Amino acid sequence: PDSARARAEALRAELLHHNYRYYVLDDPEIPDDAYDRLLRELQALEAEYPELVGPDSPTQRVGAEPLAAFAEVEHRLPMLSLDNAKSAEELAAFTVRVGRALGREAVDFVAEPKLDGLAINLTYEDGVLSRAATRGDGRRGEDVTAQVRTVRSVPLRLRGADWPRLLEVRGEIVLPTAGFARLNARMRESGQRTFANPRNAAAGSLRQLDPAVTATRPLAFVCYGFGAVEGGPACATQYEMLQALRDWGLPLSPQLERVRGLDGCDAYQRRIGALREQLPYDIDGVVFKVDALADQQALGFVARAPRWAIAFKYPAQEALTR
Ligand SMILES: Cc1c[n+]2nc(N)[nH]c2nc1OC(C)C
Repeated sequence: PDSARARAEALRAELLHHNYRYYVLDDPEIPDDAYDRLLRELQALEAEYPELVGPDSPTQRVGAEPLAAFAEVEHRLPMLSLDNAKSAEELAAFTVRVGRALGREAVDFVAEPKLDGLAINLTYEDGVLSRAATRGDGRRGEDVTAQVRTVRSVPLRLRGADWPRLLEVRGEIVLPTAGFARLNARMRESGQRTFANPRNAAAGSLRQLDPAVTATRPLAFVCYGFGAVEGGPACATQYEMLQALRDWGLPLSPQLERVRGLDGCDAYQRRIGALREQLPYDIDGVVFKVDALADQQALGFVARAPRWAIAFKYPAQEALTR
């Protein structure tokens, strides 16, 4: 029945838009009960015409039956790790090393907070989320697609139209501090072991074989980069690529900035260091990446850590403040 198909497609597009407004922009256009009414209408249509159900249907966020174990999958491009700088001097040495290798004075960097969560790799094929995997050893990780589909800030389908036919998105799954406190209270009430910190809670919530359990955890996703890309617009810089990811509906860090040279990096790490306690989730540092993609290629990486990026780490937070 074409009218049912058309209505289902219209509902899917509308629900995808409102999900984006609420969970990615934190700026809903309609009240929750209006969203629920649309979702229930789609659920009824899909129940009557099961052939209308697609992988990008918002009714399928908590869909899969629990598997007996996690499958292992290979990332199309390895997920690199990050070298650390633990002092202003080491950060200076990084920017000097990069400037010297590129034969340039002031190099532009993309700067953003380093979230203390679980790194994951999302694969979008023809704009639809087809797979999600943990970082694992960088080459192979665990298939957590069913679990990641329950995270509302991960779009099941990309927005806009000029996205690549194949796109790997890398980012961090976190459990925001407020949600972490609520979760531990719930665990205590039900006599279960509490989590030591939000990072363990995020990992424990994702590596749940039953996606229905993951769906009860208030996880969030913030993306920070990309892996394999086939097709789509040509980007010359990391910043342009991140803006494209934002246009396609992926959540980026609100503190994402472009900074210039050592002074720019140092001012940024001080600013975020002063903000750290106010951020809605734990961070363990800030990350600086050379902005020009050609420069990233020229610098390459050593072992698995790029020469073109550094994580500036803060001292561990007082464990007792939690
Ligand atoms: C491992 C990693 C972790 N993080 N976290 C952020 N924010 N960016 C970022 N980039 C990473 O790696 C790229 C430099 C490849």
